[in-house]
Amino acid sequence: MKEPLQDIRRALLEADVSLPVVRKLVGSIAEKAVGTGVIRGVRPDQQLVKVVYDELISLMGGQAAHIEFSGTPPTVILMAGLQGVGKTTACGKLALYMKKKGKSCMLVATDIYRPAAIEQLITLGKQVEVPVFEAGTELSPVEIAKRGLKEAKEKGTDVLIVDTAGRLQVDATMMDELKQMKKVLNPNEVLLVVDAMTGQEAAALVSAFNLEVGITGAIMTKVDGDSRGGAALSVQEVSGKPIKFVGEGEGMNALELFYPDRMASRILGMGDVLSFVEKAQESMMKEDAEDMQKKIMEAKYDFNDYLKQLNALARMGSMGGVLKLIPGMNKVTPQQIREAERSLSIAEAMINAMTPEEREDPELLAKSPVRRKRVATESGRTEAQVGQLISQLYQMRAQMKNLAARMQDGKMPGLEDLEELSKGAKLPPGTARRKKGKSELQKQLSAIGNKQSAPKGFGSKN
Ligand SMILES: Nc1nc2c(ncn2[C@@H]2O[C@H](COP(=O)(O)OP(=O)(O)OP(=O)(O)O)[C@@H](O)[C@H]2O)c(=O)[nH]1
Repeated sequence: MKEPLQDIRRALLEADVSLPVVRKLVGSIAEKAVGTGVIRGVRPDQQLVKVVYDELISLMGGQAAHIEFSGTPPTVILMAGLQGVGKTTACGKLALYMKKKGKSCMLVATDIYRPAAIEQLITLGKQVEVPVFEAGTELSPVEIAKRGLKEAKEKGTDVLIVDTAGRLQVDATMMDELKQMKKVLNPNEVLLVVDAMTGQEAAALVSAFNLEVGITGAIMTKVDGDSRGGAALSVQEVSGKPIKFVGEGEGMNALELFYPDRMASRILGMGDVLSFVEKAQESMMKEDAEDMQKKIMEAKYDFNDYLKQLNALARMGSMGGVLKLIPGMNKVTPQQIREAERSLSIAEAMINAMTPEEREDPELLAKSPVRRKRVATESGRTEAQVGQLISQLYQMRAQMKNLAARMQDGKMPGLEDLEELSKGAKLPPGTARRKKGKSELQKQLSAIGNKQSAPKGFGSKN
């Protein structure tokens, strides 16, 4: 586990997760990973990534956290954060979000130090068609907030969102102001707006706001940028409060609930491996795998197994999805993927047209042109294609024997073998089966098999 744990450590640090959090995480992961049952069809190091992923999700609160609405309106949301993090934008986005939820909403502009900020909120309010309460720059922010609340109560507004002044850095005046506002507003939510690009400094920032003012959650903005989002872990870690929303762009629609699983996969930057492991978990039933292993050993692989395998692939997503999940396969062209998908469905149609006996005993078809013709007619394919499918099955049986021999030598078949086998379904209509040289797809698949030791296929012991 040493090497994969190093990779994970690196991924976390690159994602700007703070060092103490990384240390803690890697320690607890090492503990958890030992004794975790190994899933068939998945490499242990890939499975380790999944353990980390699950741990990250639980560190970020597990589930999406929602806004706490007040029993008696208005629900008051006080927004806090440094200058330029996207606080005012987030106010507009949140107002639109509430509107879409069927809640009436009002915004309050209290940034008396920057008239431009008040103007910005008024513009955003117009854009999302939500009224903005403002009182110029003469009154104190606390007084404006008080009046805004009064007006919201009078109008029976459901949600009141109070924008506040930011500073370039954490400073005492800003904190005092926020504390006073909190006192007069008694808000249901105090949401700290954090820029995802803040990186490791997020920990200190969140900690300061939480200690001074007390927050109920955070909104992480600019996750559409380059940052890998490690700051998200710090928020929960230092404050124990969840991120409730993420901002994913400048537009008013670009606000989403925060889903810890999405962020975890972003932080790890190993999304492909993760989805592969998850899909393999779902679709590669243990029994199926054991059954298949037995068949491989006995070289009794028949059309039923073939179909089962096709279905397993289908359950793992479309062929395109599966291919893309294999590290390094991103270069496969959409046309190649479409071809592979079509070939799979052609083979499936032919197998479905076979009788149960024919599926179990391919000899019956091999010997009888009448049977082959019937299968061709029923599946809407040519006799030549049925013939090709049958010889593919025999080829696969031969490969199975090789595999069995390799397994007895202690070598486990890999996903590349699964792919190689699934190519039994690769029957471009009317074309000769034996092409000179390998197709691009085949070349890529075997290149990956050699270079990257792709995930183990079913039938492997580990
Ligand atoms: N790409 C991207 N840009 C964002 C996002 N949220 C805000 N911005 C941009 O970030 C800049 C600053 O946003 P503001 O909302 O003005 O920041 P603020 O925190 O209110 O700043 P002050 O009013 O100065 O306190 C603006 O140009 C926004 O368009 C986001 O989620 N993604």
